[in-house]
Amino acid sequence: MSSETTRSYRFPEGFLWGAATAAYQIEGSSMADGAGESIWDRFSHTPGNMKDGDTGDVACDHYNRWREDIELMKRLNLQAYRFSVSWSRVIPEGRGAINAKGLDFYDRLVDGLLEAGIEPLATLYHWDLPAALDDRGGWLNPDIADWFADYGQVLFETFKGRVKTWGTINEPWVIVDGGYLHGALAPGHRSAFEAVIAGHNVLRAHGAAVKRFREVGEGRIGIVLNIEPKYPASDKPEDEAARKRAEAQMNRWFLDPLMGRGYPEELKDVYGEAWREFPREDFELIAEPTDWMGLNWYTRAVPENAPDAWPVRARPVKQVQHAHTETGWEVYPPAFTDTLVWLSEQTGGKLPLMVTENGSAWYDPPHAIEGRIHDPMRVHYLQTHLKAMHDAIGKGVPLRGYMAWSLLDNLEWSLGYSKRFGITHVNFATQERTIKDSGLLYAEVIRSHGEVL
Ligand SMILES: OC[C@H]1NNC[C@@H](O)[C@@H]1O
Ligand SMILES: [Ca+2]
Repeated sequence: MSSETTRSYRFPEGFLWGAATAAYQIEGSSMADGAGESIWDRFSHTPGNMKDGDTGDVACDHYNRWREDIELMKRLNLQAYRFSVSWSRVIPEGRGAINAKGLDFYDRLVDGLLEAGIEPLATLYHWDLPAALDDRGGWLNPDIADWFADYGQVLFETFKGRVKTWGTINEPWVIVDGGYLHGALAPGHRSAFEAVIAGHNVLRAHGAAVKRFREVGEGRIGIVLNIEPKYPASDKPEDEAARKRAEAQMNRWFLDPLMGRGYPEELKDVYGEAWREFPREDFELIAEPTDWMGLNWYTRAVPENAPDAWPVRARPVKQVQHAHTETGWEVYPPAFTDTLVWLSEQTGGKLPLMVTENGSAWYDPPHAIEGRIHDPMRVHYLQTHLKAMHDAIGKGVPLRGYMAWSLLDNLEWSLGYSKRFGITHVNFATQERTIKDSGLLYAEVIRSHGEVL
């Protein structure tokens, strides 16, 4: 009998189990009740941007079905629910007048969650910038730090005493690399000069919101980062240099300044003439101390030197020895353990961490068969990654919870509805929800505190 088979995967008392979503990916009704246009309304309605011409106009119709979705969360035994607030629903122009009906949606949602005994974890910004702010430069305009803090203040005051855990910004790297460097995401720009400025303003806006939270808020505030660990492709010096550039550009660009270390040196090499220095006081604002940090984790990369791969000059080597998900991501659970250990070291070993997203996209049937959706690959991904997370806790990582991505199949941004990440299946023709086998397993994991693993 190997120790493996007898080991318990019981999680610590108080470990918080939940699931995550984001406004534009699930809500639909994106212009209803006085809501303003967001950059994703514009981007998704621009021909050529979205797979199959999909948009978030309807999505999972969560704006109308939120009560049934809370019932779904109860059937999944969820203790928490991570969602994002649509800035342009609450403040249609992004600054100034508040749209009471937009705020009311989140008010009812939060009260419904609390009545269900489910802890709300709210993200201020999950990519859907008010279009009116983009018209003023959006993340390229330094004023956005104040616009964002003002928006945060509306939420901190409205939900004081009800929402206790806040995330400022979801995945700064994706916002900037996707929206300003490579252009695959809204607002679809492709400029290293813009990416450097947008990245800095995203960080400044985070800091401004944390400062404002200290003045008017109550509870805990943090940021949510995507980290994809970069493993060596070989022991050749040029591959190690490429690995370090890739690690700096994705995993350190935002983490290091947040932790008071300033930008990693490698970014000057990556961005060349597009790189610039910034005022010292910005870095004090950016490093405003936070109460927790979220990690969104999916996969690892094994980058090799690639002089033609602009601007990082690194390209991932396909790891053909392991399975890959529908989004082309290698399934490699040990890297999840490694990243959790690395992140706790990078944040001083004491800052409470939470896995704010983890999951996998696989081909699922378009509708249930005999009331079931069998998703063995997602079951396997979930089992192996929860065990990897348990290993990290065993190594002393101060990990407080896990939010499965995602509660529902939803709009996977420019990939449309073609990529299904849900532990609950959505039949987009009927909006019928069916808990998948992975969701049934997750409910058992939560009930048994992990013992079922
Ligand atoms: O790609 C899967 C997820 N990754 N993090 C941000 C979410 O909005 C994505 O759907
Ligand atoms: Ca909208």
